Amino acid sequence: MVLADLGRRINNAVSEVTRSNVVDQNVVDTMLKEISNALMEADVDIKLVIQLRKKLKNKIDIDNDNDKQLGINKKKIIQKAVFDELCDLVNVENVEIFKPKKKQTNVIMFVGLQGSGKTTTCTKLAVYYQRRGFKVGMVCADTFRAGAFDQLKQNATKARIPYYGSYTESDPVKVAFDGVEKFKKEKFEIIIVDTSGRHRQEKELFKEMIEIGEAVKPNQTIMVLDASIGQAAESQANAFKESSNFGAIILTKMDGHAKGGGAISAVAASKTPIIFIGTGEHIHDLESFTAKQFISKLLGIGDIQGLMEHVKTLNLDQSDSIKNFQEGKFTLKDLQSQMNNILKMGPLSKIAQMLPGGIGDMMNQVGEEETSKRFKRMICIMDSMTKKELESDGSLFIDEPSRIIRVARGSGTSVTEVEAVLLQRNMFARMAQTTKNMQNNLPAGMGKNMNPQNMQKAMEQMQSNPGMMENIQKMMGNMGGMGGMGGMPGMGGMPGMGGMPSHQDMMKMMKDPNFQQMAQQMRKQFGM
Ligand SMILES: Nc1nc2c(ncn2[C@@H]2O[C@H](COP(=O)(O)OP(=O)(O)OP(=O)(O)O)[C@@H](O)[C@H]2O)c(=O)[nH]1
Repeated sequence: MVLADLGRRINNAVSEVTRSNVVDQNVVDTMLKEISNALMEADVDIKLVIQLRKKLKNKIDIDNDNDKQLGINKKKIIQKAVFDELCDLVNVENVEIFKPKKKQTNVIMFVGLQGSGKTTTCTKLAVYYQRRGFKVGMVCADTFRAGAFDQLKQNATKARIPYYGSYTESDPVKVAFDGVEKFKKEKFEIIIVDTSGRHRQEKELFKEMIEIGEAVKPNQTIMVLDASIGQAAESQANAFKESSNFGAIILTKMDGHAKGGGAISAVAASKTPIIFIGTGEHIHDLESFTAKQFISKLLGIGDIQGLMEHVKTLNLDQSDSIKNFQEGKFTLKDLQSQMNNILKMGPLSKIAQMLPGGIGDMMNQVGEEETSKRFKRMICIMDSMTKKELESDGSLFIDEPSRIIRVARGSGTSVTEVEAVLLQRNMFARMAQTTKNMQNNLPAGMGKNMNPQNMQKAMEQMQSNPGMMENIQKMMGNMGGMGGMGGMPGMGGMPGMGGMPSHQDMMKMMKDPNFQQMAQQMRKQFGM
């Protein structure tokens, strides 16, 4: 994604400042110039870039000689100023965003240009709400495009979302009304109405869109915009606003080569909040959009809030594993349930993108499909073990090696693969032991009391300390082939990602001066 380059460039520009011994006007000007160039190349509107540069310059006042001595403070102020201004760039203030309520009907109507990704996004949003416990149905009010109903039907069936549409009725207003009424009677909580794509010039279709709106009385109207239309997004948004008065925007195809900066800034200027972005063709490729989260991710600080939100919706099976892990134990069954959790989480590269420290980039080097295939084989191996074996530490196999051959045969794999599973468990167990030993030295939220809430708090505190994040990034860089996410059972645990952190890796990490510096900062941050 082009925006990843933007994030990298802005990060580098800010890092140059933090690396400089003295922060003077020259250093700041160079940074501002590089940030402005990067934004313009990502297609952000030039007026907005000039404005941002002016505001940053005012915030970062270098005149005071004393300030030059306060290097660390100054650097923090600069980092925060850049972060805040970037957030402002994509933020729309004072607009209340609709939140559907449970146990009542919420009608959401979709509008947008042809081919912008409406139908795909309707399904993504339906899945999003279904995972959050809503009863969701979809209505196809596109009687204009041949095959539109079939497409919605296909998407809905795949996602197991009830749908409504008609092959015979040609009046979209009637279909929309009937569909919404039907779902209302059946006590559906969210009814998503997909309308046909239209073009700015097509007055008739705009009239029809208004009529559909009057018939179904949506609680929220969402406009779907293709990110690749760049700065034209604003005029498109304005044209639709006159007829449908939509209250929110979903920007699609942010995964492509589109310079999303254009659409984002144009939309922000139209004072309508972007609520989600589409990041792929898969039904789970929908990410909620808030300025802070988006900029954090853009700058590689990670999106812990997004990750936590995602994890919360998955009903991961983790209670026993966490307890065991904290006690320094790790059975084969724990390994199996963690692997199942990972597969439930969706595309691994997406998850990795939400983690700080450039882990996403590292993970992208590992083949997604290959990893998932490998996990499934490992799960299959463990399915072929007896209950006693599963709940053990694997040492039973040393006493009875013929069982390895039996398990391999039973799971249709090889002896080497079964041995690899046992080895993987050993590595996890070693990490569990290390974690247990380290626990007393970790801040609340990351040690004994580790739970999603505490962990989120700890991560947020870490995020607000750019120096610490930078050390984590450096450290991850130094770790190279560590495979990054190894052993985080609370979040799914990520064994086998191109090599788990071995004991040597862990030792190497502990000795890394960046790690030591980070640990010191953490102790300070958490008052330990
Ligand atoms: N890469 C990528 N492709 C997307 C995304 N959202 C939608 N698409 C693709 O865009 C194409 C058009 O999507 P549709 O959902 O059919 O678009 P539509 O707006 O309903 O089209 P009309 O019914 O003609 O108005 C499809 O090939 C989708 O798979 C996204 O976020 N990323």
